[in-house]
Amino acid sequence: MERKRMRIVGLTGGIASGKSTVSNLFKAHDFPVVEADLVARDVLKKGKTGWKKVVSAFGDDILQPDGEVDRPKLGQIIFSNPEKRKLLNRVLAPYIWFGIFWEVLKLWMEGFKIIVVDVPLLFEAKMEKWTKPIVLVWVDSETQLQRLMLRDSTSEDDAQNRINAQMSLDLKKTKADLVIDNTGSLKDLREQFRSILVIITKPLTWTEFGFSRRGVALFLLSIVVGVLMYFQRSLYTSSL
Ligand SMILES: CC(C)(COP(=O)(O)OP(=O)(O)OC[C@H]1O[C@@H](n2cnc3c(N)ncnc32)[C@H](O)[C@@H]1O)[C@@H](O)C(=O)NCCC(=O)NCCS
Ligand SMILES: Nc1ncnc2c1ncn2[C@@H]1O[C@H](COP(=O)(O)OP(=O)(O)OP(=O)(O)O)[C@@H](O)[C@H]1O
Repeated sequence: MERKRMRIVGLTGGIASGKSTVSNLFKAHDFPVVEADLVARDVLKKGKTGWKKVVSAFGDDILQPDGEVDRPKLGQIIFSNPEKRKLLNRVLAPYIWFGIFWEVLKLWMEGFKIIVVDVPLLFEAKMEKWTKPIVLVWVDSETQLQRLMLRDSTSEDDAQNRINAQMSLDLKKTKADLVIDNTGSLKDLREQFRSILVIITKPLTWTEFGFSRRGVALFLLSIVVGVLMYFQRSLYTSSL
C-alpha cells in the first residue's frame, strides 16, 4: 500500500469512456478512490438536503412512489434540456463538491498519501485546480457511442444526447496532464495504466509534501519549537 505521499489524482473522461474501468484498476492496486457519481447518488437520497432542493426545483413528478428520485426520469429531463441540466448542476454542485471534499479529508486523516478522485465533470465543474496530475480516459467518439448504447441499452439519439451534454473529449485532452487512450482492448488499457502508475507514484514535490499529513505535522512542530526557543531565549537574556 502506498502511504508515503499526499497527491490528489484527478481521474476524468466522458460518459462511457472507461473511467470506472480505470478506477477499478486503481482499487485493485490498493489506491483509495473517491467516486463523484457515488457522492452524487448519496446527495440525492430521499430526505437529504440535495434531494429536498431538487424536489423543490423539479417538482414531485420526478419521484417514485417510495419517495426516492426516479433517476431514469430525471436523466431523460436533464439530458434532453440544457437549461434543466444547468439547473440540476447548480442545485447539486455545492453538495457534491462538499461530499468529495469530505471523503478526501477522511482518507487524508487515515494517512493515505495518494488519493484518486473520479469526477466525470472535473473540467465542467471547474474542479481541476484541486487535482494534480489529471488523468483523462479518452476514447474515439464512435467507440464511445457504441459502448454507451451497449452498456445502457439506449437508443443512438439518447446516447448522443448524453455525450453532447459534456465537454468534448478532444477538448478535455488539451487540458489533461496524462491521457489513456481506451479505444483499444482491455489488455491495451492495462498496459497504459501501468505507465500511468509509474508517473503517479513518483516522489512528492515540495508543495505536495507540504500538504501531506507529515508535512502539516512538521510545519506545526517547527512553529511550536520556534515559539519555545523564542521564550527560552527571552528568559535567558532577562536573567542576565
Ligand atoms: C441525472 C441523474 C439522476 C441520472 O442518473 P443515472 O443513474 O441515469 O446516471 P449516473 O448518475 O450513473 O451518471 C452516469 C454518467 O452520466 C454523466 N452525467 C451525470 N450527470 C451529468 C450532468 N449533470 N451533466 C453531464 N453529464 C452527466 C456522467 O458521465 C456520469 O458518469 C444523475 O446522473 C445525476 O444526479 N446527475 C447530476 C449529478 C452530477 O452532476 N453527477 C456527476 C458527478 S460529477
Ligand atoms: N477497453 C475496453 N474494451 C471494451 N469495452 C470496454 C473497454 N473499456 C471499457 N469498456 C466497457 O465500456 C463501458 C463503459 O465503461 P465504464 O463504465 O468504465 O465507463 P465510465 O467512463 O465509467 O462511464 P460513466 O461516465 O457512464 O460512469 C462498460 O460497459 C465497460 O465494460
